[in-house]
Amino acid sequence: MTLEAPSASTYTALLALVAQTRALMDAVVATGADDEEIAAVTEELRALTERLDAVRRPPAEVGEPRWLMGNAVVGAANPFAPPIEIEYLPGGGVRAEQVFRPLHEGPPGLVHGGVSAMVLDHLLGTALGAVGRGGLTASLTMTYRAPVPFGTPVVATAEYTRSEGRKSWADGRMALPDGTVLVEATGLFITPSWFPGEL
Ligand SMILES: CCCCCCCCCC(=O)SCCNC(=O)CCNC(=O)[C@H](O)C(C)(C)COP(=O)(O)OP(=O)(O)OC[C@H]1O[C@@H](n2cnc3c(N)ncnc32)[C@H](O)[C@@H]1OP(=O)(O)O
Repeated sequence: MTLEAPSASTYTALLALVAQTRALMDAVVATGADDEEIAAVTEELRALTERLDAVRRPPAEVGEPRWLMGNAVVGAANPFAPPIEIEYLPGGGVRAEQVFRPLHEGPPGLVHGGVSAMVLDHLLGTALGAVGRGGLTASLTMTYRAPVPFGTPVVATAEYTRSEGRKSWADGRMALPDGTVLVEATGLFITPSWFPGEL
Protein backbone atom coordinates (compact mmCIF):
# COMPACT_ATOMS: atom_id res chain seq x y z
CA MET A 1 0.00 0.00 0.00
CA THR A 2 1.28 3.48 -0.87
CA LEU A 3 0.31 6.82 0.68
CA GLU A 4 -0.30 10.05 -1.24
CA ALA A 5 1.92 13.02 -0.29
CA PRO A 6 1.57 13.47 3.49
CA SER A 7 -1.17 15.78 4.74
CA ALA A 8 -0.36 18.59 7.19
CA SER A 9 -1.51 16.41 10.12
CA THR A 10 0.60 13.45 8.94
CA TYR A 11 3.52 15.82 8.57
CA THR A 12 3.05 16.99 12.18
CA ALA A 13 2.85 13.38 13.36
CA LEU A 14 6.03 12.59 11.41
CA LEU A 15 7.87 15.45 13.13
CA ALA A 16 7.05 13.93 16.53
CA LEU A 17 8.14 10.47 15.33
CA VAL A 18 11.40 11.88 13.99
CA ALA A 19 12.16 13.79 17.21
CA GLN A 20 11.59 10.60 19.21
CA THR A 21 13.76 8.60 16.82
CA ARG A 22 16.59 11.12 17.12
CA ALA A 23 16.37 10.76 20.91
CA LEU A 24 16.47 6.98 20.45
CA MET A 25 19.56 7.23 18.23
CA ASP A 26 21.34 9.38 20.80
CA ALA A 27 20.40 6.88 23.50
CA VAL A 28 21.72 3.96 21.40
CA VAL A 29 25.07 5.67 20.92
CA ALA A 30 25.48 6.28 24.65
CA THR A 31 23.65 3.37 26.31
CA GLY A 32 25.28 1.44 29.10
CA ALA A 33 22.35 -1.00 29.43
CA ASP A 34 23.20 -4.67 30.00
CA ASP A 35 23.01 -7.38 27.29
CA GLU A 36 19.56 -8.58 28.35
CA GLU A 37 18.06 -5.09 28.25
CA ILE A 38 19.69 -4.36 24.88
CA ALA A 39 18.25 -7.58 23.45
CA ALA A 40 14.76 -6.79 24.82
CA VAL A 41 14.79 -3.27 23.36
CA THR A 42 16.03 -4.64 20.03
CA GLU A 43 13.04 -6.99 19.86
CA GLU A 44 10.62 -4.11 20.54
CA LEU A 45 12.32 -2.03 17.86
CA ARG A 46 12.04 -4.87 15.35
CA ALA A 47 8.26 -4.90 15.85
CA LEU A 48 8.02 -1.11 15.57
CA THR A 49 10.13 -1.12 12.41
CA GLU A 50 7.80 -3.66 10.78
CA ARG A 51 4.75 -1.50 11.61
CA LEU A 52 6.25 1.64 10.06
CA ASP A 53 7.63 -0.19 7.05
CA ALA A 54 4.22 -1.66 6.19
CA VAL A 55 3.20 1.58 4.39
CA ARG A 56 5.60 3.77 2.41
CA ARG A 57 5.15 7.27 1.02
CA PRO A 58 6.12 7.92 -2.60
CA PRO A 59 9.57 9.42 -3.21
CA ALA A 60 9.67 13.24 -3.48
CA GLU A 61 10.20 15.04 -6.79
CA VAL A 62 12.64 17.98 -7.05
CA GLY A 63 10.86 21.26 -6.30
CA GLU A 64 7.60 19.82 -4.85
CA PRO A 65 6.55 21.42 -1.54
CA ARG A 66 8.03 18.73 0.70
CA TRP A 67 10.94 17.74 -1.57
CA LEU A 68 13.56 18.17 1.17
CA MET A 69 11.69 16.32 3.94
CA GLY A 70 13.84 13.21 3.49
CA ASN A 71 17.07 15.17 3.09
CA ALA A 72 20.01 13.93 5.18
CA VAL A 73 20.97 17.46 6.31
CA VAL A 74 17.73 19.45 6.64
CA GLY A 75 15.04 16.79 6.32
CA ALA A 76 12.28 17.26 8.87
CA ALA A 77 11.26 13.62 8.30
CA ASN A 78 14.80 12.25 8.39
CA PRO A 79 16.04 11.22 11.86
CA PHE A 80 19.60 11.04 10.51
CA ALA A 81 19.51 14.80 9.70
CA PRO A 82 21.00 16.84 12.60
CA PRO A 83 18.72 18.75 11.41
CA ILE A 84 20.25 22.00 10.20
CA GLU A 85 18.03 25.10 10.04
CA ILE A 86 19.24 27.45 7.33
CA GLU A 87 18.84 31.22 7.47
CA TYR A 88 18.99 33.30 4.27
CA LEU A 89 21.15 36.38 4.89
CA PRO A 90 19.93 39.77 3.64
CA GLY A 91 23.17 40.50 1.77
CA GLY A 92 23.19 37.05 0.08
CA GLY A 93 24.62 33.86 1.47
CA VAL A 94 23.28 31.47 4.05
CA ARG A 95 23.97 30.72 7.71
CA ALA A 96 23.22 27.83 10.05
CA GLU A 97 23.99 27.48 13.74
CA GLN A 98 24.26 23.92 14.94
CA VAL A 99 25.09 21.96 18.05
CA PHE A 100 26.39 18.57 16.92
CA ARG A 101 25.73 15.51 19.07
CA PRO A 102 27.67 12.36 19.97
CA LEU A 103 25.76 10.75 17.09
CA HIS A 104 28.05 12.75 14.77
CA GLU A 105 31.27 11.56 16.35
CA GLY A 106 34.42 10.88 14.36
CA PRO A 107 37.56 10.92 16.50
CA PRO A 108 36.45 10.50 20.14
CA GLY A 109 34.88 13.73 21.36
CA LEU A 110 34.98 15.41 17.94
CA VAL A 111 32.67 15.69 14.94
CA HIS A 112 33.34 13.35 12.00
CA GLY A 113 34.96 15.11 9.02
CA GLY A 114 32.41 13.52 6.70
CA VAL A 115 29.58 15.07 8.71
CA SER A 116 31.21 18.52 8.36
CA ALA A 117 31.57 17.91 4.61
CA MET A 118 27.94 16.80 4.33
CA VAL A 119 26.66 19.89 6.12
CA LEU A 120 28.87 22.28 4.16
CA ASP A 121 28.01 20.57 0.85
CA HIS A 122 24.35 21.22 1.54
CA LEU A 123 24.98 24.80 2.65
CA LEU A 124 27.00 25.59 -0.49
CA GLY A 125 24.22 24.07 -2.63
CA THR A 126 21.62 26.14 -0.79
CA ALA A 127 23.65 29.35 -1.26
CA LEU A 128 23.66 28.63 -5.01
CA GLY A 129 19.95 27.76 -5.02
CA ALA A 130 19.29 31.12 -3.34
CA VAL A 131 20.71 32.94 -6.38
CA GLY A 132 18.95 30.69 -8.91
CA ARG A 133 22.05 28.57 -9.60
CA GLY A 134 20.86 25.29 -8.08
CA GLY A 135 22.76 22.17 -9.12
CA LEU A 136 24.44 18.95 -8.10
CA THR A 137 27.83 18.81 -6.45
CA ALA A 138 30.51 17.95 -9.02
CA SER A 139 33.46 18.51 -6.69
CA LEU A 140 33.90 19.50 -3.07
CA THR A 141 37.22 20.51 -1.53
CA MET A 142 37.52 20.51 2.25
CA THR A 143 40.24 22.08 4.40
CA TYR A 144 40.14 20.98 8.03
CA ARG A 145 41.95 23.58 10.16
CA ALA A 146 40.83 22.60 13.67
CA PRO A 147 38.60 19.89 15.17
CA VAL A 148 34.86 20.57 15.25
CA PRO A 149 33.49 20.03 18.77
CA PHE A 150 30.08 18.61 19.61
CA GLY A 151 27.87 19.84 22.44
CA THR A 152 28.66 23.48 21.74
CA PRO A 153 27.37 25.82 18.98
CA VAL A 154 29.16 25.94 15.63
CA VAL A 155 28.27 28.47 12.94
CA ALA A 156 28.33 27.49 9.26
CA THR A 157 28.07 30.04 6.46
CA ALA A 158 28.28 29.85 2.66
CA GLU A 159 27.96 32.09 -0.34
CA TYR A 160 27.86 32.03 -4.13
CA THR A 161 31.12 33.11 -5.73
CA ARG A 162 30.89 32.78 -9.54
CA SER A 163 29.44 30.96 -12.57
CA GLU A 164 30.54 29.82 -16.03
CA GLY A 165 27.64 28.46 -18.06
CA ARG A 166 26.04 25.59 -16.09
CA LYS A 167 28.95 25.53 -13.60
CA SER A 168 28.78 27.54 -10.37
CA TRP A 169 31.09 27.78 -7.39
CA ALA A 170 30.40 28.52 -3.74
CA ASP A 171 32.56 28.89 -0.65
CA GLY A 172 31.68 28.05 2.92
CA ARG A 173 33.12 27.47 6.35
CA MET A 174 32.35 26.32 9.89
CA ALA A 175 33.54 28.45 12.76
CA LEU A 176 33.18 28.84 16.49
CA PRO A 177 30.85 31.68 17.55
CA ASP A 178 33.96 33.84 18.17
CA GLY A 179 34.85 33.52 14.47
CA THR A 180 37.64 30.93 14.78
CA VAL A 181 37.48 29.01 11.50
CA LEU A 182 37.47 25.21 11.89
CA VAL A 183 36.67 23.92 8.40
CA GLU A 184 36.57 25.54 4.95
CA ALA A 185 34.87 24.22 1.83
CA THR A 186 34.73 25.19 -1.80
CA GLY A 187 32.46 23.44 -4.24
CA LEU A 188 31.70 23.24 -7.93
CA PHE A 189 28.03 22.58 -8.69
CA ILE A 190 26.61 21.83 -12.12
CA THR A 191 23.03 22.56 -13.12
CA PRO A 192 21.85 19.45 -15.02
CA SER A 193 19.63 20.03 -18.03
CA TRP A 194 16.65 18.43 -16.23
CA PHE A 195 16.77 20.87 -13.23
CA PRO A 196 13.84 23.29 -12.77
CA GLY A 197 14.81 26.87 -13.71
CA GLU A 198 14.34 28.31 -10.21
CA LEU A 199 14.94 26.44 -6.96
C1 LIG B 1 17.48 25.13 -2.30
C2 LIG B 1 17.82 23.73 -1.86
C3 LIG B 1 19.18 23.39 -2.19
C4 LIG B 1 19.51 21.96 -1.91
C5 LIG B 1 21.01 21.84 -1.83
C6 LIG B 1 21.43 20.43 -2.01
C7 LIG B 1 22.92 20.36 -1.97
C8 LIG B 1 23.32 18.92 -2.00
C9 LIG B 1 24.20 18.71 -3.15
C10 LIG B 1 24.47 17.25 -3.37
O1 LIG B 1 24.85 16.54 -2.48
S1 LIG B 1 24.20 16.67 -4.95
C11 LIG B 1 24.57 14.93 -4.82
C12 LIG B 1 26.02 14.64 -5.10
N1 LIG B 1 26.34 14.93 -6.49
C13 LIG B 1 25.93 14.14 -7.49
O2 LIG B 1 25.26 13.13 -7.30
C14 LIG B 1 26.36 14.51 -8.88
C15 LIG B 1 26.69 13.31 -9.72
N2 LIG B 1 27.21 13.77 -11.02
C16 LIG B 1 26.36 14.12 -12.01
O3 LIG B 1 25.13 13.97 -11.93
C17 LIG B 1 26.95 14.70 -13.21
O4 LIG B 1 28.30 14.31 -13.33
C18 LIG B 1 26.87 16.26 -13.20
C19 LIG B 1 25.39 16.71 -13.23
C20 LIG B 1 27.57 16.87 -11.98
C21 LIG B 1 27.55 16.78 -14.46
O5 LIG B 1 27.01 16.09 -15.53
P1 LIG B 1 26.75 16.81 -16.92
O6 LIG B 1 26.45 15.73 -17.91
O7 LIG B 1 25.71 17.90 -16.76
O8 LIG B 1 28.17 17.49 -17.19
P2 LIG B 1 28.94 17.58 -18.54
O9 LIG B 1 29.73 16.35 -18.78
O10 LIG B 1 27.99 18.04 -19.64
O11 LIG B 1 29.99 18.73 -18.21
C22 LIG B 1 29.56 20.09 -18.07
C23 LIG B 1 30.79 20.89 -17.65
O12 LIG B 1 31.12 20.55 -16.29
C24 LIG B 1 32.43 19.99 -16.22
N3 LIG B 1 32.38 18.91 -15.23
C25 LIG B 1 31.51 17.89 -15.19
N4 LIG B 1 31.72 17.13 -14.11
C26 LIG B 1 32.76 17.68 -13.47
C27 LIG B 1 33.46 17.37 -12.27
N5 LIG B 1 33.10 16.33 -11.52
N6 LIG B 1 34.48 18.17 -11.88
C28 LIG B 1 34.83 19.23 -12.64
N7 LIG B 1 34.18 19.60 -13.77
C29 LIG B 1 33.18 18.83 -14.18
C30 LIG B 1 32.71 19.47 -17.63
O13 LIG B 1 34.10 19.42 -17.87
C31 LIG B 1 32.03 20.55 -18.47
O14 LIG B 1 32.83 21.72 -18.45
P3 LIG B 1 32.87 22.73 -19.71
O15 LIG B 1 31.44 23.24 -19.85
O16 LIG B 1 33.84 23.78 -19.31
O17 LIG B 1 33.32 21.88 -20.88
